Amino acid sequence: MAAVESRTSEQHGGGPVITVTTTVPAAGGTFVARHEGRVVFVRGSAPHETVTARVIDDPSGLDGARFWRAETVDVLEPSVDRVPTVWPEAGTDGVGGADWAHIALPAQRRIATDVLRELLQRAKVTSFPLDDVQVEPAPHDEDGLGWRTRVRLAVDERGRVGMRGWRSHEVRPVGENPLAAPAIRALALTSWTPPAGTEAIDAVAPSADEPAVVIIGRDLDPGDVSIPEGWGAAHVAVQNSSGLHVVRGAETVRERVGDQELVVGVTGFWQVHRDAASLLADVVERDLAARPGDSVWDLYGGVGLFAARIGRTTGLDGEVVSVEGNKRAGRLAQQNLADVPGASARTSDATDFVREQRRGADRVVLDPPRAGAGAELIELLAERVRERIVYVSCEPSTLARDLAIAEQKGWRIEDLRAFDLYPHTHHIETVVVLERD
Ligand SMILES: C[S@@+](CC[C@H](N)C(=O)[O-])C[C@H]1O[C@@H](n2cnc3c(N)ncnc32)[C@H](O)[C@@H]1O
Repeated sequence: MAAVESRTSEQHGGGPVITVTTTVPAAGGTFVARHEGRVVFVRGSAPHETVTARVIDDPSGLDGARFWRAETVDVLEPSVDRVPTVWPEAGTDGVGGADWAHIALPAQRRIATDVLRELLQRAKVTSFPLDDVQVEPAPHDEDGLGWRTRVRLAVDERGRVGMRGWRSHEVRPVGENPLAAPAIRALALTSWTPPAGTEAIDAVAPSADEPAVVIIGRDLDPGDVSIPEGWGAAHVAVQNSSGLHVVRGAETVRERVGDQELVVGVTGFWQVHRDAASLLADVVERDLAARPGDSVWDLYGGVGLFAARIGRTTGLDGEVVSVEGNKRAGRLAQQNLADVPGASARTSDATDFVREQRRGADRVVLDPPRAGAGAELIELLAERVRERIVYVSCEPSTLARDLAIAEQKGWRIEDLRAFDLYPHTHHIETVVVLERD
């Protein structure tokens, strides 16, 4: 038996333990195996290895189920891609989003490439050669460590700080997260004792100023927080049932992207990998290829990352509208775009906004959450965009679905690049350029 540390969450204790041999990867970071004629999706495994795995589905429904889901318990014959995990304390289920930490980094990218190709093929996306699909590392990312600029920690009822197990309420002591940015690790949050009533802690390592810590708990009193010396000049806030309360510093941090600086909320969305914002802004700027005078929509715009960059090209004669559903992010987008010629920010649902815009736009960038854009928005864009659509996606399955719809509506894929912006996890980021066929 291979000496691989394994742990099964208490939550999943009920299912049978089976011995299976995995084959190819499946969406969601699992690997396909067969047991007594049934497909089993095995988490915590790797391609072509024999493992014992605990079935995690409701035991009462197993007989009639088409497939089972299972979690690796022990590795009997390891995959050639298996390496000692970069985060042993996280266990085999990759607590806190490190579900591929036991797979060699180049193999992670090869496997993610296979999954992306498979998803595009299954969705019947035909306008881009699958052989040209390749997941690339982020520039300068040698080991896939220290990249995470946003980390959420869980706190149990006894005040111990850790991370939640996968699909579990159990809080595990995990040590400092090796994927987290050095500024987050330096806060040593997993050995800190938070005030009573803390439910979670968010840590943020912005590129341009001090880190931030947000202490979350419905009934927390901001007056109860004493800030450890080791946190230096970190921003500190409390999020309780009445909202966000600054204890020290500010409720926003500054992020540097190339030669621009943007203001981002300590609790709002920002690209997680330390290099993602710059990389994606560069790729989107080039791929969108906007010209002076163009009208551009930046849908799901967050605090205006892409609009801030594109506005420099389109200039005063052009128009860039950043459209964001979250009010707080929409307000920050307004602030970030105040000095960008021709740029403005709207707080609106992306689909509602496009439905109202009968004049259309020359070019559009969209960067939806994992659920993707969906049929209605893609169909509206297919009608109303004159030149180019750049689709930035963090979820390949919904991207493939949306690309197939765009192809049916007369658009084709001009370029597709995929980036490993979440090393040691199965997640990837994809940027697709669409043009009229
Ligand atoms: C993946 S983030 C991208 C943000 C931005 N492009 C960036 O890179 O910083 C998705 C954003 O879409 C926003 N969002 C989610 N659903 C939305 C909707 N239906 N309409 C508009 N924005 C939405 C979220 O609040 C979030 O800011």
